Amino acid sequence: MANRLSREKANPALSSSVTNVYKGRKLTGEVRAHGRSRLKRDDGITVSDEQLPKYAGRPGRFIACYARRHAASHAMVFGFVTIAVACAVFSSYAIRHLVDTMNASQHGDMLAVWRAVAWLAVVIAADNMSWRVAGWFAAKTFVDVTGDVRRDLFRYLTGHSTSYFSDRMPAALAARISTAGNASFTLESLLAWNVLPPCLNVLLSITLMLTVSPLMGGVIIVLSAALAYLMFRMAQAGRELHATYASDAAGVDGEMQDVVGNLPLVRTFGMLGYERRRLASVLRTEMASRGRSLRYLERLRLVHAALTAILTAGLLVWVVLLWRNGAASVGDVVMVITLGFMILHGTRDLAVALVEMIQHLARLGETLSTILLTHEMRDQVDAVGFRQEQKGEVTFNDVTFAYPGGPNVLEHFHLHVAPGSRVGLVGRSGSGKSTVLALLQRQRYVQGGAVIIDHENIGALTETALRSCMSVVPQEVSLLRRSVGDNIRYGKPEATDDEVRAAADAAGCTDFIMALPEGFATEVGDRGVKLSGGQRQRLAIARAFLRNAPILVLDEATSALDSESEHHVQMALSRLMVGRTVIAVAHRLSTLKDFDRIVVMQKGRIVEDGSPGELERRDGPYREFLSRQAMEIAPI
Ligand SMILES: Nc1ncnc2c1ncn2[C@@H]1O[C@H](COP(=O)(O)OP(=O)(O)OP(=O)(O)O)[C@@H](O)[C@H]1O
Repeated sequence: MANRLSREKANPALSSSVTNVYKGRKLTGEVRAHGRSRLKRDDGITVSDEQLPKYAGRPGRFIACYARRHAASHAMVFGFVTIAVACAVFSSYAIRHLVDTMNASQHGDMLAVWRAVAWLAVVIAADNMSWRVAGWFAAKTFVDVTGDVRRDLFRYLTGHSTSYFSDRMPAALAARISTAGNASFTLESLLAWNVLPPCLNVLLSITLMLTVSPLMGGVIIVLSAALAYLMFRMAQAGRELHATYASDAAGVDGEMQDVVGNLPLVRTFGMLGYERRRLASVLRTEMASRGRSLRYLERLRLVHAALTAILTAGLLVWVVLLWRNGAASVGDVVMVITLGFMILHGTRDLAVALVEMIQHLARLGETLSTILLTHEMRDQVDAVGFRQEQKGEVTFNDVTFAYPGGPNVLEHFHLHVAPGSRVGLVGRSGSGKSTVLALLQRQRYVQGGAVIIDHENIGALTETALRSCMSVVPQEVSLLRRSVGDNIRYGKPEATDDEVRAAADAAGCTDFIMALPEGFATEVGDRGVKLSGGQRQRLAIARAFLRNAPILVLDEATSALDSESEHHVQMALSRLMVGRTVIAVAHRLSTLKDFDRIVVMQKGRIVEDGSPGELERRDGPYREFLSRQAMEIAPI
């Protein structure tokens, strides 16, 4: 409680006297303009994180699962497509009826002829209108599915651990989510407009054909089934080619994003020409695999076209022979010719659409296999929040940890940090300081022992509880490409404008923010490029003021700054540290001089532990570090 009170005292963003801080000054509304997030509290989960991994590499089942969530509207789309196709097929029946009626009446019974005309007109109208109704429903239904897919994949992707992202290109992963959304839309559209209609066409056409000649119908059924099987097997055999193309295409996206994201570096080293040549080579590989994939499809279409042409020619000869023998009317001949073409076109369209679907399924499959890997870190099923008031007590109890495939970085590591105390971690590069901070933030799990915060093992805490108890000010501050106000508010989304302004004041940001073209509403640019390192650092401190967490983690917070910026940031940090437990890694030892304790690490072990004064007097590694740094900064 005492801690909280002192934190609040030191943190104007929290005190109820914000109005006094501003002495009644009327706020400009700049903060409000880009204001508080009024996002709906709608997580909109369609498929849970537990269910999603089982769809890795199973794109067909994945899409089917999402389509089922909109079963009624999908039924409307496919129902009206079915009606439209049925009408199209029956129009050939109606044409036969009209031809035969005209033949029979020979200008006598015009009423029967007009009735046949009316039937044909109604069937054609129903055909056209049904397509439009299906299109209307699809415009909402298929788009809804893309929304569900992208929202779930984004949620799942962002649940991966830090190490998942460090092994991959984050921007390319985001692009893959868009690819998945587009693929789901294309697949559903292909199914509705390019696969279902020819399937129905062929089936209904064969059914009508059976009415003319059961034998002819039977033969066509057998031949169509054989053709479909052949096409399917050929399409299956080309899957590898399409999958290679999908992975090469994703690789091109990744390469381009990597270079564009690092353009300043590329320019600094004069490597633009090299990168362009490198991309050209990656593109050549992708184009070659795309060419192989498409040529395979063309071969498949060629086989299909040849076979269906032979089949249709045989059909025509057969029905003409039937007519010559008096077994078929002129109308029958017309109908069989129409249906024959429908079957020909139907199976050809089907083959093309199926092959296209296979390509898109391959792209979606590639994305799902990448994103839907099982989360390495996830809340335990019985994860809890803090059961007591958070004071900020931190204990590393007998912790052992190694990076995958590496030796132990920490072995039986013990560290107790009392609530409200300030501890600085120092040591040579590679001694394990950053690893201690990573374990405290649960970026990785310990292999032995436990990290305990306020009597709770952090492994058993919910992500929300863990994040709410600490603020982190790193060396490289991350800012979103949003306004200054929005970036500060990230520490507490529900913060009022007054709280945001007060936090900015406390962090010493207000002067430079007000000098920006649009004050708090100024957009900070990609990752905050429009601000200096020191300004970004102070925004991070303002964010931490708003968060008001009992534990403050400083990871080389001032290392990259010049001495003037460091002075401003140090002042802001001093205010932020009041009443909090602080664990800081710092190379510049002067930044730790007011700390309660310094812990010196060597090869994952604590080799010295005491107040800065004590360690300075003791002949040990800390004094050695101090004298080395004193020499480094001594005037020549
Ligand atoms: N992601 C990683 N994968 C594998 N090994 C790692 C990883 N990060 C750190 N290590 C190894 O763990 C050991 C401790 O590294 P750590 O970054 O914790 O040291 P540090 O004291 O913070 O160093 P520095 O002061 O240079 O940041 C080193 O041997 C390092 O090579």
